Order: sequence, then structure tokens, then C-alpha cells
Amino acid sequence: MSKVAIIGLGHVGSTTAYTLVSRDLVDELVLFDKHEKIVTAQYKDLKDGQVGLNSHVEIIRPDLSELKDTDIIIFSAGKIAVQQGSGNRFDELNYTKKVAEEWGPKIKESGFNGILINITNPCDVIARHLQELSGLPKNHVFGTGTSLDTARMKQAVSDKLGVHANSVHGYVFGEHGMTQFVPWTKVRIGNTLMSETLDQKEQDDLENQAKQNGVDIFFGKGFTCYGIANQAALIVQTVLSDSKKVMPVSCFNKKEGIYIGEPALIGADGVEDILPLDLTSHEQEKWDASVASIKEMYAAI
Ligand SMILES: NC(=O)c1ccc[n+]([C@@H]2O[C@H](COP(=O)([O-])OP(=O)(O)OC[C@H]3O[C@@H](n4cnc5c(N)ncnc54)[C@H](O)[C@@H]3O)[C@@H](O)[C@H]2O)c1
Repeated sequence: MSKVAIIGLGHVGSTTAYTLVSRDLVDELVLFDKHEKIVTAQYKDLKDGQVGLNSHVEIIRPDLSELKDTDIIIFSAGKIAVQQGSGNRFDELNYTKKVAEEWGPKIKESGFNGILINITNPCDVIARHLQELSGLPKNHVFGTGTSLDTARMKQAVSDKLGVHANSVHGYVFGEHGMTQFVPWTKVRIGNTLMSETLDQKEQDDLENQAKQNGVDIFFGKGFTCYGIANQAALIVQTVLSDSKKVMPVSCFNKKEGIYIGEPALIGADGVEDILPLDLTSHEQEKWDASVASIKEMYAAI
């Protein structure tokens, strides 16, 4: 039996819930939100959304005692409207730090001892805050980090070169935010390194295009949901199946003392290993800038 709880049932939480249900990835799904009306609406809609499917996911109403034997919590509580004017993820911190401060102790008291996956922005900072507040082991708490940014980078390369995004191998590193970067010396299609195929301008254009696609989605509809829900569902599947996939999540980097996006081995024990960064000196400078940015944001808590 697999049991997942989602805290925060807005655009992201509800789309993630439906992705888990429609892909039949879990047996039980517990729903939490600040607003009872939203919980009831999502509870009923998710039940309707499975009629006719051959699978069945038990949808469960909010009850903290349910967390004791829950395998994974997805944290997606926030207030996207705060970002409406700017699109800057940092702007949500004042709101989301309080939500983390409400839920961290509740999660601790519930006896939850599974894996906590944070989506809420600013993702790297809230992941760290939740780990500290919940008292869970560091490898059992991580953020979706640059997994969505990596998907957008792969899609941008795919659109330019006419190769399926799944055949683009590589990751976006760093903050899920302004200072994220693509180490192009590691991105490849087959055995061809993109740093040897694309000139500097093409690399920069693709990196900007990937970011712009995120901006277009956000300002076009006021939120983003399918891309992040897909990544969250892939991570859930990886943890539940203990499949040891390497994914660019926001995990605890011992050297820097912060949570930051980098390729990590994900399994039933959460972040089971972190891969060497292996960056060029130019990429290292970008990494250092991203580390500094996350530290600065965390200092604002
Ligand atoms: N990491 C990523 O790649 C990524 C991508 C997209 C969105 N996000 C972030 O995910 C979060 C959710 O985005 P959204 O578009 O669903 O926002 P939203 O405003 O639509 O939904 C947030 C939900 O959280 C609930 N909530 C607020 N405070 C709560 C509390 N104290 N306890 C329980 N529930 C609470 C709200 O009632 C609402 O239903 C935001 O922080 C957003 O920035 C992250």
C-alpha cells in the first residue's frame, strides 16, 4: 500500500493530485488545505475524475493522524497571487515561511517518518526551513528544485533541434530561481555534447528561451501547473518504486550548508547520494553566485 499526502490544493497541489490519480501511482491520497471548501471541492472532483478508470485511488479527507503511516508528503501550500505583479518567486517568502512554520511542527507531532517533497517557493529556502522545522533527516526532505527548469531546458533544446526532449540528457543546476544555470558541457544528445555543437550565443539563447517559456506560462495564465505536477509525480514514482533515478532536486549540500538544485540519486530512502558537480571554472562561478543568492534569501527568514 502506498500513501501520499498533499498539503496545499491550489493549482499545483490539485494538478499533482490528479496526475497521481490518473497515472494510478498511489493507493491512498490524503488532502490538506487551509480552506475546507477547497478540500471538499478537490475531494469530490478527484473522485469524479476516476469514474470509468480501471484503477482506484482512495481519496482521504484531512486528518493529521493519517500522516503517521504516510509514505510521502508533497508540500505545495502557498499563495501564487503574491507573485502576480513580479513573477519573482522570492516575493512569496513572507507568506510561505509562515505556512512552513505552521506545518513543520504539525508534521513532526504527527509522527510522520516518510519523505517530504517541497514544491512551495522559494523552493530551496522552504525545503531547508521545512527540514529544520519538521526534524526529519536531511535526506528525507528535498525540493523539486531545478527539475521543472531541467524539463524546460530539454523542451527548448528539443524544439530547436527536433529531437525528443527525453533524448536530451543533462540538468539545470542551482537555485529554482533567477540564478539557475545550464552547464552546457554536460548536456548531450546521444554522445554529442551540446557545448561542442552549439556556439555560446546558441547556448545562451536556449537557456533564455527555456526561462522565457516559464515566464510566458506564468503571465499567460497566472500560474503554472502541468510541468511541475509531472515532475512531482515522477519523483513520487521514483521514491515509491525505489528506482534510484538521478534527478535534479533541491537537496542538502553539506559543503555549502544549504539546499540547492543538483543531480541526486533518488530512492526509497530519499536522497541516497549526490553526484559530483564536476563543473568548469566558468560554471563554478555561476554555481557560487547561486549559492550566494540562496544564502541571502535564507537570511531573510
Ligand atoms: N517548485 C516549482 O517548480 C514550482 C512551480 C510552480 C509553483 N510553485 C509554487 O507552488 C506553490 C503553490 O502554487 P499554486 O499555483 O498552487 O498556488 P495557489 O495559490 O493556487 O494555491 C496554494 C494553496 O495553498 C493553500 N494554503 C495556503 N496557506 C495554507 C496553509 N497555511 N495550510 C494549508 N494550505 C494552505 C491555499 O488555500 C491554496 O489552495 C507556490 O508557492 C508556487 O510558487 C513551485
